Amino acid sequence: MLHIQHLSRRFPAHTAPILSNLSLQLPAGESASIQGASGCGKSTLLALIAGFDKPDSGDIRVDDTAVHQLSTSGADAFRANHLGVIFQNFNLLECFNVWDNVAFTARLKGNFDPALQRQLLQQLGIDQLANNAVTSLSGGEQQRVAIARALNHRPSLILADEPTGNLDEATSDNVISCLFNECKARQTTLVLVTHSQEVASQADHHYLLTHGALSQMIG
Ligand SMILES: Nc1ncnc2c1ncn2[C@@H]1O[C@H](COP(=O)(O)OP(=O)(O)OP(=O)(O)O)[C@@H](O)[C@H]1O
Repeated sequence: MLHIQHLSRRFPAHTAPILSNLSLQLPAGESASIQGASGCGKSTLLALIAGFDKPDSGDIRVDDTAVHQLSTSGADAFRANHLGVIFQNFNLLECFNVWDNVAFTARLKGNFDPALQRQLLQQLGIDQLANNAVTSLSGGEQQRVAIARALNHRPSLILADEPTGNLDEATSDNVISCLFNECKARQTTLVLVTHSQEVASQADHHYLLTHGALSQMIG
């Protein structure tokens, strides 16, 4: 469950706040897509939900956690336990191969399931790469490793920022189906930022971010 109320964030270089009195309620297991013009604040919103940044005012709650009140170490622990993050810089661990990168958070959490991981790698079309170094992968392959890692530890919330940005159309369709289906099957809440109307329309709820606030789009 994600519950955001009256969220505001201003940066010194901007006269108007990037996010202004923004609210969003998303029940557990449901998905929301967020679209909006470049620079309107979509990644800023995800960074606040993930606890990487602090709002000037407002509340962000994920299940029972008040994310806006967490300390730096509290935010680290929150992300490891509750959050799957698929951001534009994939943050893969270069010293590990694909298999160990995908397993990393699940092993830390103690819910590593090799059969589930094998299935995820197959669904995402990267099972042949399991033993490869992540530094040898293309951008699209690295993106799929980041998606597999986010799903693999069964978080309650996944935040995805342009998760198909590096993928061709056929691979993108496959990866997006996998992401939506896996989230639905496990009651994982999903917030997905995308410029693609086709990807956005697959979410349960579609929002447009303009002038710092979200408006719901129909259809
Ligand atoms: N930490 C920061 N310090 C100062 N300004 C920032 C910071 N983070 C974001 N901004 C500014 O806030 C605005 C919104 O940025 P953000 O990355 O959230 O946009 P976006 O909607 O995700 O854009 P895009 O679709 O191009 O990725 C930009 O003008 C950006 O420069």
